Amino acid sequence: MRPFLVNLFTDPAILRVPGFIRPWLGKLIAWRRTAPAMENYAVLGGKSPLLELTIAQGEALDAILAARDPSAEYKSFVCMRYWHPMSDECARAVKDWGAEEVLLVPLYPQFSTTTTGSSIIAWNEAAAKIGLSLPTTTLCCFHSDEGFAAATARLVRQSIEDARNTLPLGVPLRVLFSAHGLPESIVKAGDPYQWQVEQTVEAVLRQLNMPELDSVVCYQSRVTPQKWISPSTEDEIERAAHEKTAILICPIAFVSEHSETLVELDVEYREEAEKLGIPGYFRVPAQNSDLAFITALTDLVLRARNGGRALCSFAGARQCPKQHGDCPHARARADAPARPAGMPVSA
Ligand SMILES: C=CC1=C(C)c2cc3[nH]c(cc4nc(cc5[nH]c(cc1n2)c(C)c5CCC(=O)O)C(CCC(=O)O)=C4C)c(C)c3C=C
Ligand SMILES: [Fe+2]
Ligand SMILES: [Fe+2]
Repeated sequence: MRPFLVNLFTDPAILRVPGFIRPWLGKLIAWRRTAPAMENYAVLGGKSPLLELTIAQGEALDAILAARDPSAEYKSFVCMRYWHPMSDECARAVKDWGAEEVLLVPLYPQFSTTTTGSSIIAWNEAAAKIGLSLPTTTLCCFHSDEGFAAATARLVRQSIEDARNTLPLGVPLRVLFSAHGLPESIVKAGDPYQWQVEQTVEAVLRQLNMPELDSVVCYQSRVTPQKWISPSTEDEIERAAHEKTAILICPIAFVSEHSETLVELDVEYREEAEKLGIPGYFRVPAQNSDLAFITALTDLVLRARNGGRALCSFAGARQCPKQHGDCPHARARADAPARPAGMPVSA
């Protein structure tokens, strides 16, 4: 656990302090985080299911790609950011396989400098180190992709039906779209993540087409003592409990089950909600290898190979928006209505 956390907290994209302090401070924070993190993973039997679920997503993607485009040979390689298989192992496997072209597909729907941006930097460094120099396209994000939004909306709709069938008549239900949080300073420095999360929620709500639905966007998993973006999922749970409203939590920034859904949402927040007397607590499952989600991912991959209209070729710098001159996401951002006063500016 500790080497994983050291890798995480010594990443300059995560710990934004001068370079000479980072190794020391990163190790100190990792040291302090080890015990609570171990407790979380203990609930899952001592390990995260994330790698297995990601491998399964890659295999499902390969199967649909093979059926949809027999003119090319596709193979997914899984790459994790802070534990094995990491970029260097993955780049070597890609080279050994004899790939002629690379498409980097983040499994973070929304771009953040702390996640996708950091992963692209790690990939570029690893590929350069082993002399892997292939035509490479990068999918920066798919926050508003209609296929992704439709697949997510289908899961939300099913969970709403299940919740309504369980709840006594007359108990109101609110959907909490819960995204991973981020320190506010990172968003203020230009990280487009929060804006993209809001875009995802709007796209999912459009697909749901339930104008009467009560919903809110909130942010979970605060890790450091700085000010993180708000409202927090915990505060929204408390508000719902006081308003005698049942909640359905939809993880909106993860596409796989892992500790932050299976432990934080399913155990910790649930316990807190029940203590506060919430009339109902439900959760939308993550996409994992859901067929509609993998089909949406397949469409994104094929569009990338056939001209890349839905993609941007993000080169790997920290400030995503400044790199996206001709990116449809950047254009959508420019067209977005002004944010309400007082809201942090994300892009
Ligand atoms: C300052 C610290 C962190 C930031 C910022 C952060 C952003 C961020 N993370 C995810 C998704 C995941 N994070 C996961 C694990 C994890 N993340 C942090 C810290 C920050 N994340 C820590 C310390 C850990 C380790 C677990 C823990 O100590 O609680 C994981 C993997 C979980 C698993 O089951 O293995 C994911 C996935 C996003 C989407 C994000 C910001 C956009
Ligand atoms: Fe994280
Ligand atoms: Fe983009």
